[in-house]
Amino acid sequence: MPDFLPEPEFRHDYTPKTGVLLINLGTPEAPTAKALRPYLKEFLSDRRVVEIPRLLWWPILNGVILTLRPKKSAAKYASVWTAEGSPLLVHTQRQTKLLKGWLGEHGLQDVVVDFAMRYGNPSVADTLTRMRKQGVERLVVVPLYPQYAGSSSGTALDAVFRLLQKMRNMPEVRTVRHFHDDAGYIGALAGRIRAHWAIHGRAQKLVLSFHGVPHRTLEMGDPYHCECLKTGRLLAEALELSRDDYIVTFQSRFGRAEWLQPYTEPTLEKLAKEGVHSVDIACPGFVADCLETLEEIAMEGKQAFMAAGGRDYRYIDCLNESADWIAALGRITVASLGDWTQNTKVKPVNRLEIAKSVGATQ
Ligand SMILES: C=CC1=C(C)c2cc3[nH]c(cc4nc(cc5[nH]c(cc1n2)c(C)c5CCC(=O)O)C(CCC(=O)O)=C4C)c(C)c3C=C
Ligand SMILES: [Fe+2]
Ligand SMILES: [Fe+2]
Repeated sequence: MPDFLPEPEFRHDYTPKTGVLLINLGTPEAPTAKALRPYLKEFLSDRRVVEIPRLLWWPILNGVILTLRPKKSAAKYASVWTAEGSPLLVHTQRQTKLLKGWLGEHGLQDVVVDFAMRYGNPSVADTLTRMRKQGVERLVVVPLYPQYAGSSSGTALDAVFRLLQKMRNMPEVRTVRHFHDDAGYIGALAGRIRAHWAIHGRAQKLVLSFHGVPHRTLEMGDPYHCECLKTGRLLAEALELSRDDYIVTFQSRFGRAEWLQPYTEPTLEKLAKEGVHSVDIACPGFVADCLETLEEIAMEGKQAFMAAGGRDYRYIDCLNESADWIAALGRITVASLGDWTQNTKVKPVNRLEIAKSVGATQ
């Protein structure tokens, strides 16, 4: 077998293109245990996600987790699944289309925009191969995670680099590491929350719930915790909140090890018990609604808060297709495109022709 992938047919007469590749986490093909199993297997076999020695982890994953979790998780997915499919996939498809439109409106109609999922489909390999066939030779990769974590953005970039290692003719690549403090992103979040307040009024407390990661990763140098807190602070400043008006929490704990604290659900229960009767809750770390926001926060979180004596629990949608967010994503992308925006239409120099015309030998 050759060491490298076959290259698209080389032509002298085409204009190399610039591409933008959005990457999100991925989702099962269907809300069934059968579809959950391969998705969870791929996800939880990723060494960036579970940092336990393989010899210990393999029997736990294949023996316990992949026997019990697919059924349990499938029921949760079924509760949020839409006629068009998984919310995460649907929102990511729409965001891709809207970003393409936004770039087109800003003079960048030649830029190829596509998306991939880190786990499941469409895979990074499939999308990137298609983009190369379309002539993409300069690539901006945007993991759709505002805060960098090795277990989200890091592994998304791994998937791109893994494919590049197999390419004979590598494209030029730029990556967006994070955008947790980007003014457009913070402004879009603040606008979302203000619009919610304008309709529903303001609750006693604003809870900002981020996906958790193992606490150990913070000690080992992952910047995620710090970036979540900074997003929270900047958002609070934009909303002119005092320190008591909001709280940052962490959700989706997986396994028994300690994860980043305070945990979302116990915090909601504590707040209710302390007499906080109403909360607004948003998930700024997710740019698209998904299982973790729609089921864990909007449904399970509400149940926990109400059962502990809370009265009014209001979930605020993720940025999804909001115009301010698409504009922010557009600007983040353009910043990374940099000087590539200036010559997307310029024909490549045909080195072979030049060499012949000056009589150089090959
Ligand atoms: C926002 C960034 C995310 C980080 C960081 C992250 C870390 C992380 N996740 C798990 C385990 C699971 N996460 C699951 C779902 C899920 N996770 C994210 C995002 C981050 N994860 C999203 C957007 C989703 C939803 C996907 C969807 O289809 O809607 C799941 C699967 C569902 C389930 O069975 O609970 C698992 C498992 C770990 C272990 C981890 C960091 C170490
Ligand atoms: Fe996760
Ligand atoms: Fe969850």
